[in-house]
Amino acid sequence: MAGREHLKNKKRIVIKIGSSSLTHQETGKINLSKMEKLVRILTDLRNQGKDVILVSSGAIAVGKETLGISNRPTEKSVKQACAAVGQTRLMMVYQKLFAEYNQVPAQILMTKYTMINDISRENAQNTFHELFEMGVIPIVNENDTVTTDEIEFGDNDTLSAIVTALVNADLLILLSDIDGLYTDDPRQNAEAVFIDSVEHIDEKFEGMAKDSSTLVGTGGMATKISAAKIATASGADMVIANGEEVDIINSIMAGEKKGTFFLENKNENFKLLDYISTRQYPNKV
Ligand SMILES: Nc1ncnc2c1ncn2[C@@H]1O[C@H](COP(=O)(O)OP(=O)(O)O)[C@@H](O)[C@H]1O
Ligand SMILES: N[C@@H](CCC(=O)OP(=O)(O)O)C(=O)O
Repeated sequence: MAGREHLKNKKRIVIKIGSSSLTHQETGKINLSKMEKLVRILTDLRNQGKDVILVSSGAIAVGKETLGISNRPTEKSVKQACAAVGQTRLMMVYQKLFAEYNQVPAQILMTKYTMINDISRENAQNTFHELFEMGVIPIVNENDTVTTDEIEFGDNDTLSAIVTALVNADLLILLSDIDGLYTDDPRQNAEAVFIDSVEHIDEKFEGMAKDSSTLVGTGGMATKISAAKIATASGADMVIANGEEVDIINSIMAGEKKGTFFLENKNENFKLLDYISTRQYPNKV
């Protein structure tokens, strides 16, 4: 398989950071120094002339901690209330950190409706393109407070891949709390072996990817593989890497062998709607 030298030339990059990477494992509180480094690296990519989108999870995790809720909430209304509190807190921190580098961020909250509805999807796409022209870094999350079981993406891995396809990005980086894809969940199976790169996603790889076994993560590796299918079919390369040290973004962009690399596999007939489950809305499509 081809090396990763070509990653140096990527022009439009979507970077997703998970809740587990944005919060301290022991306390659940925001990891400020990590966010600070992340913001500096994203601004520097922008300074190199690249278009950058950050898909940031963490609203529920940060809101839960702010409200003093110690267990992982299961009730939807509690999760949505946590998201409402956490999203604004997250954005306050991002805003402050980006301001230090004179970089303007923007917030884009999306739901499946945004994607299913032709006008909303086009509006979102136009907004992204306008923001790129303006040199702004959009920060995306699911609009958790208005989603329902039927219309939620539920995980930001899928959302980030959909955004990658929507804006024709050429690289998606998923930062997680693990080095990449293993043959099994290494937290459950000590024999699991690291996979360096994937040229073609098939059932073998899908079978390896299990759910999350951490307290704050959603979706685990399973949703990251679904994301890889969407991103690579849309024509983007994808890397799953450990967000413990966010400098890893620079290493990936320099073409170094970090994380698991998924080679783009452009489907000339790619249609975004084919990748968004609309089964719950027989009247809407
Ligand atoms: N095959 C696998 N390889 C690596 N990690 C796996 C695998 N299957 C399940 N996982 C789990 O997925 C987790 C990462 O997903 P998740 O907890 O949702 O994090 P994030 O918040 O970064 O999205 C890992 O910590 C690991 O426990
Ligand atoms: N939209 C939710 C995050 C959902 C999600 O995918 O979480 P994660 O597995 O931490 O990336 C939030 O902001 O809390």
